[in-house]
Formats: sequence, structure tokens, C-alpha cells
Amino acid sequence: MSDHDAIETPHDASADEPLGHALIEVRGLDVEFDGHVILSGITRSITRGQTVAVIGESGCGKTVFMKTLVALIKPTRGQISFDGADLNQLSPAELAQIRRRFGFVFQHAALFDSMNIFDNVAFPIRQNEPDTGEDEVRDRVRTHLLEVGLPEEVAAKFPAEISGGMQKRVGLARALVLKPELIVYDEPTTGLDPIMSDVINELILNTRRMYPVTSVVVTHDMHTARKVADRVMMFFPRRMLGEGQSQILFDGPPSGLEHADDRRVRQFVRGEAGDRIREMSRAMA
Ligand SMILES: Nc1ncnc2c1ncn2[C@@H]1O[C@H](COP(=O)(O)OP(=O)(O)OP(=O)(O)O)[C@@H](O)[C@H]1O
Repeated sequence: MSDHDAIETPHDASADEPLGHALIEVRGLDVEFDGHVILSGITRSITRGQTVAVIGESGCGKTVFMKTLVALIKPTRGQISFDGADLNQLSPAELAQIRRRFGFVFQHAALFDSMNIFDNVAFPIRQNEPDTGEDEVRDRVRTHLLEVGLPEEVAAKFPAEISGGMQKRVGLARALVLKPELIVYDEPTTGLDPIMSDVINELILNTRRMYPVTSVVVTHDMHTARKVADRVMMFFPRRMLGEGQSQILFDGPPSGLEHADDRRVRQFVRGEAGDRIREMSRAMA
């Protein structure tokens, strides 16, 4: 393989897609912080029901991309639409309404330490559907805890009393109680042992089997990307690309990663440093 493929700019196929066939549409997205360009020229669409893994080296903008999809970050330029609604054009009330259709599974579970597990999972129901009776709240919490494999006794415990893997499962149960159409997972397996990581992978798959949910999974874990995703998008740091080069080096099924045309993709998925050591020492000189 020559070095040529390392500077190839893949064609952005989704830029040619007609509007209206996707749950999420991203057009010409740029995100900058204090003049630093993190994402530029991103145009992609995500079909309803798809599970997309977002991979790429640290700092390339995976989390920023995911947060812009769910309107936690406002793009510097470009358009993001969810189910036909342009997120930039929504009033705060409309945005709050649309966010109820999103579920968030955060890297460190982000549970409320002062609440027990039951109240943590019940929180989104009580917050967003205050008229729900306590019997229904109890049923829904119990159902979702069982779905993520947690026994009823866990409900009375506090986050500090359960393991990291259990906390992540509680985080998933909490994300599911409002029946979201889109779930975003931020590093769902980080910090877990291989077995517990696979439990989380299975739960992500199971969630997709049980609900018609669309999922975006930001991950460093190639096992997760290969196992749960039907589509993988690999980002590359903007600062390391030339003018006009696409920041998404790979966009396709996980089976295509190993033999991707772009050498940087193959190196990333195989965990090979390649030219990066030389580039890093050049940057430090
Ligand atoms: N709110 C913010 N304000 C300023 N800079 C930010 C903000 N959020 C992210 N960044 C910067 O944007 C860049 C991309 O961050 P991001 O968290 O998306 O990376 P990542 O690919 O998810 O990395 P990692 O895998 O290490 O989590 C980083 O340089 C980060 O410091």
C-alpha cells in the first residue's frame, strides 16, 4: 500500500442524498471554540433505527459532534435537523420539548449521589411527566431496571453503594424511561472490565431489539464499535488535515474497517501508531 492513500479525501456520499429520508440530517456543520476549528464541513444523515458508532483519536471532536446532534452545543455554522425540525430555529420551549425525545447515557453514568437508584431512574418521569401516578412510576422504574438486568433490591441503594458497571446500567435504565427515539452513548464501556463491557454492549443491542431507537455511540472501544454498530464513522482531527479534506475518514459498516482504503483508518482500528510518533515529536520540537 502506498502513502498516497493517507492523503485521500473520501467522497462524502451523504451530501448527495435528498432531504427527508433520515431522522437526523447534518448539513455543512462547523464547530469552533475561541477560533479553534474542531469540526468543519460535516454533512451526514442518520437513518431512523440505525446504530452509529463514532470513533477516532482523542480530541478529534467525537463528543462535540454527538453533543451538536442533541443541541447541547450550538454549531458555529450549518444546520442540524431532527425529524424535520431545524434545531437552530427552535424556541427554548420547543427545544426542551424535542430533548425529551433524546436519551443520554453519560460516560460516568452521571447519577445523582444524593438519590437512591429508584429515584434516579424515576427522575426523568417526575420531571417531564409530573402527572404520572406513583404506581405507574414504580412500574416503569421496575421494568427498566429489570431490562438492564438489575434486581429489585438495587432500587433502594445509593450510587456509591453499587459498582461502576451497575451504575452504567442504571444510567441506561434512566435514559430509557421516557422511551427516547434517539439515544446517545458517551463512552459507554470506559473504565469497565471486558466482561462488564460486553454486558453493556449486549444491553445496547438488546435496547435496539426492543425499541425502534436510533443510537449514536461515541467510543474508543473497537470491540463495542464492531459489535453494536451497523455503521461506523471515523473522525480525524481537523488541524491535521489540509484544506478541503474530509474530516470523516471512514463511514460504512464495521466489516469494512479492517480493509479500509485509507491507511489511517486501518492503523487506528489495529491500534498501530504508524506515523503518529514522528508527527508528535515534530509537534513537540
Ligand atoms: N465547550 C468547549 N469549549 C472549548 N473547547 C472545547 C469544548 N468542548 C470540547 N472542546 C475541545 O474540542 C476538542 C474536541 O473535543 P471532544 O471532547 O469532542 O474530543 P473527543 O474526540 O471526544 O476526545 P476523547 O476521545 O478524548 O473524549 C478538544 O480539543 C476539546 O478541548
